[in-house]
Amino acid sequence: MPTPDLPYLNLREMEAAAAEVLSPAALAYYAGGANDEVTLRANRDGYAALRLRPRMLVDVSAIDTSTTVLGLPLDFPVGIAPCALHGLVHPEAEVATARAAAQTGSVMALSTMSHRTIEDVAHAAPGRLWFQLYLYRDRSVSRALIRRAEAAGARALVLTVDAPVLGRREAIIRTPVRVAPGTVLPNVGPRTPGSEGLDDLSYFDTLLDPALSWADLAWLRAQTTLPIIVKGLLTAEDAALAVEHGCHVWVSNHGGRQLDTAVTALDALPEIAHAVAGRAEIYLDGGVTRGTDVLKALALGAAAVFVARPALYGLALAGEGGVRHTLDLLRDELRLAMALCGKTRIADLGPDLIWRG
Ligand SMILES: Cc1cc2nc3c(=O)[nH]c(=O)nc-3n(C[C@H](O)[C@H](O)[C@H](O)COP(=O)(O)O)c2cc1C
Ligand SMILES: CCCCCCC(=O)C(=O)O
Repeated sequence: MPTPDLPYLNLREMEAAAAEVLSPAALAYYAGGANDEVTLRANRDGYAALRLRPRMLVDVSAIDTSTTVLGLPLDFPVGIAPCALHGLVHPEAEVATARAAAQTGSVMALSTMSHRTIEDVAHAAPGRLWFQLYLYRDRSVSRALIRRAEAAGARALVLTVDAPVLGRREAIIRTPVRVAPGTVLPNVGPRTPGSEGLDDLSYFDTLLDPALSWADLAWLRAQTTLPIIVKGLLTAEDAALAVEHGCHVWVSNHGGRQLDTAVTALDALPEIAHAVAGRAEIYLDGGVTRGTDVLKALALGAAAVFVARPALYGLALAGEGGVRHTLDLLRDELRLAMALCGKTRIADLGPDLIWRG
């Protein structure tokens, strides 16, 4: 059950409440998308536009939302997507988020751009951590991060490929995001925030490698035996290449923060599922705020979905308990949606659930 002392009935209410407590810069950074935010809106609207075909007269007295991702048992198929800078809104930052993921039987993908160390976060969510990589121009820095993630017990690496350069996020051009002076971002290296005359995101941008290509994926594959998930794919062609490189696929448009007017993950999913054809696992994110959204993504071929902003809003409102509330709401809504669709197990969710018009 959702945390009783939090009054929010759904993720939209949490978003509205978080907007009241976030600083203008944190709100611009978290909530904003790229350019005209067409993709940001479409991510959410796409779920509402897709209609369900429920089956009746099925015994739904017992619903099982459990599943596995990369062999890891999950209580329900929702994880936390990598998000930079949890410390903008809560002193425990990624550690609080990780605890909530562990307590709900979920999984968390920790961003390279975190406030807390890989080791601290792994300790908070034993066995339930993936590590997201932005590849640095200086590969020795990335190699060291991979070794630390392995040693800390991360179960997979998530390579983000849709941000070779930073998207044009006009909200943060107006209200730049800055980490507090003196803050050490453990995976970014020592610096004095603002000393380069850049806002913090533009500074991150200078560290990352815009020349990233499929050859680098082969390099990464050779660096580790951990499963690699390529995050930010939107086409069958790229998904097939990822699988050929021995990787899993994360369908995402980066929450509408990179290429505006890019296709939504939900719309891209069918062609990607067709191309992958069961050879790898597929995950998805972007705009998920309801149990029915989770159900639709799974019906179209995702093994699990991930949420970013909803987790950050929970963190901003009530720390660890707030993130738990976000995840509990999604789990309970998914269970209800499954019952009303006449489906009792995750394995039963398939394309027959989606109305084609
Ligand atoms: C504030 C914020 C920070 C993010 N930081 C990262 C990051 O460090 N690495 C990454 O791969 N994706 C990052 N993302 C993208 C998310 O992982 C995810 O793809 C997207 O936000 C999902 O959409 P949702 O916010 O609608 O759930 C970030 C998103 C937000 C909102
Ligand atoms: C591409 C430069 C850094 C981005 C850091 C965090 C992120 O992914 C985001 O969406 O914000």
